[in-house]
Amino acid sequence: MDDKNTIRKQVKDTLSQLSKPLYEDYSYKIACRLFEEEEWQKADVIGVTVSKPPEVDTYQIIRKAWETGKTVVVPKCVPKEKKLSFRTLTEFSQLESVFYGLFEPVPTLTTEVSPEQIGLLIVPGLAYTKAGYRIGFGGGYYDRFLTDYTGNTVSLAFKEQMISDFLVEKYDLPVGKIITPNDVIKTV
Ligand SMILES: Nc1nc2c(c(=O)[nH]1)N(C=O)[C@@H](CNc1ccc(C(=O)N[C@@H](CCC(=O)O)C(=O)O)cc1)CN2
Ligand SMILES: Nc1ncnc2c1ncn2[C@@H]1O[C@H](COP(=O)(O)OP(=O)(O)OP(=O)(O)O)[C@@H](O)[C@H]1O
Repeated sequence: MDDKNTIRKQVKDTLSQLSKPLYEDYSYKIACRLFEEEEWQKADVIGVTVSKPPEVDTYQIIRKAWETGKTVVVPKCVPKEKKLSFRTLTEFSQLESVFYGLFEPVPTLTTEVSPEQIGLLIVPGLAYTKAGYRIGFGGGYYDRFLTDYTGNTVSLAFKEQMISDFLVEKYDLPVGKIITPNDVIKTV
């Protein structure tokens, strides 16, 4: 079994070869599947990251949430404590680039919401197993956040991000569903 860093590198290499048309095709199919899920339809508040390629595109998911009257909240990292603070996003101009080319909400333009208000959390990651365990970018931000988050969780993945196994550590927590272009994988 490979360790997390080896898997991170392999998946990044594979994803870097995905062409723009396929990236768009797969992202659209994943989004359409997500919108069919009950967890999406019944959630009033959606927690989601702002995607950076080659992550599955979330801009179209944010737009759809707005169009259907949902509240969108996006995370701001608190690096000192490795914590996430979710803040409401009502327009893309409320984002700023903070580090690694990731976009975060501008604090003065957005308001914080508490985790209990988030009905559906879309959890980012680089690689996933069928059991719902994930490997992220190594910050441990979501692993920490998920320890006391009790709402629904899903992750979005290209099939190239599905891996057979990795050494699950004590802090790793599974997501409830993984949505790929062709399937919805229930993990529980
Ligand atoms: N689009 C997107 N936004 C996101 C995430 C994501 O996965 N995707 N995150 C998902 O969590 C958070 C940011 N994730 C981060 C992950 C790693 C590091 C970081 O500092 N990495 C160091 C090593 C960290 C360590 O091991 O201590 C590095 O790469 O040098 C920072 C933020 C919130 N926003
Ligand atoms: N709940 C937690 N409490 C304390 N430390 C944690 C917790 N979760 C993860 N960590 C630590 O954070 C570091 C990064 O964890 P890991 O490699 O699993 O991150 P990741 O899953 O890739 O990142 P993310 O959760 O941000 O997507 C590890 O050193 C891990 O031990």
